[in-house]
Amino acid sequence: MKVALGADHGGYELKEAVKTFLQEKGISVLDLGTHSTASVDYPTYGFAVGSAVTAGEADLGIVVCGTGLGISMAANKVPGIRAAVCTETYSARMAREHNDANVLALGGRVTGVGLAQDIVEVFLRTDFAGGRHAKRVGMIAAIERGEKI
Ligand SMILES: O=C(CO)[C@H](O)[C@H](O)COP(=O)(O)O
Repeated sequence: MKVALGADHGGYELKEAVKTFLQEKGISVLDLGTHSTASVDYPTYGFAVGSAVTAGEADLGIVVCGTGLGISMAANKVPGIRAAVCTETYSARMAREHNDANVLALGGRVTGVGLAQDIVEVFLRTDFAGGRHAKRVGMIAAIERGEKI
């Protein structure tokens, strides 16, 4: 599995911690920046991670800004991306199981490293359940295509 990572300055430190956590587990990472705490604009990194996932350069993405909110909004503007902000593990599991989320968003100013590691672990090990949820995810895709549902 390969995971694309992206963060702004508010998420840089947590992104680095997540990167180390994944690498220690033998998971490949594609680090799309930022690479310091210097101020940058979170849409750049949400777009980069979303684009890498939809291009097949990574299986899943993890984005981090101060809250996880802005960078998730940016990632969600990439067609095919379903980014979910998670601050606890239940939502991380449901994001994969019910929503087939392909990007996890974390808040570097919200969630500590230990909890973030648990959230990441649950997100990565949970599969999409399909079934009734597949129809609903398909409806999201239809909205994205400009169709009426
Ligand atoms: O959380 C964020 C977006 O949702 C950003 O990290 C945050 O807005 C950056 O703020 P500042 O420029 O004041 O460091």
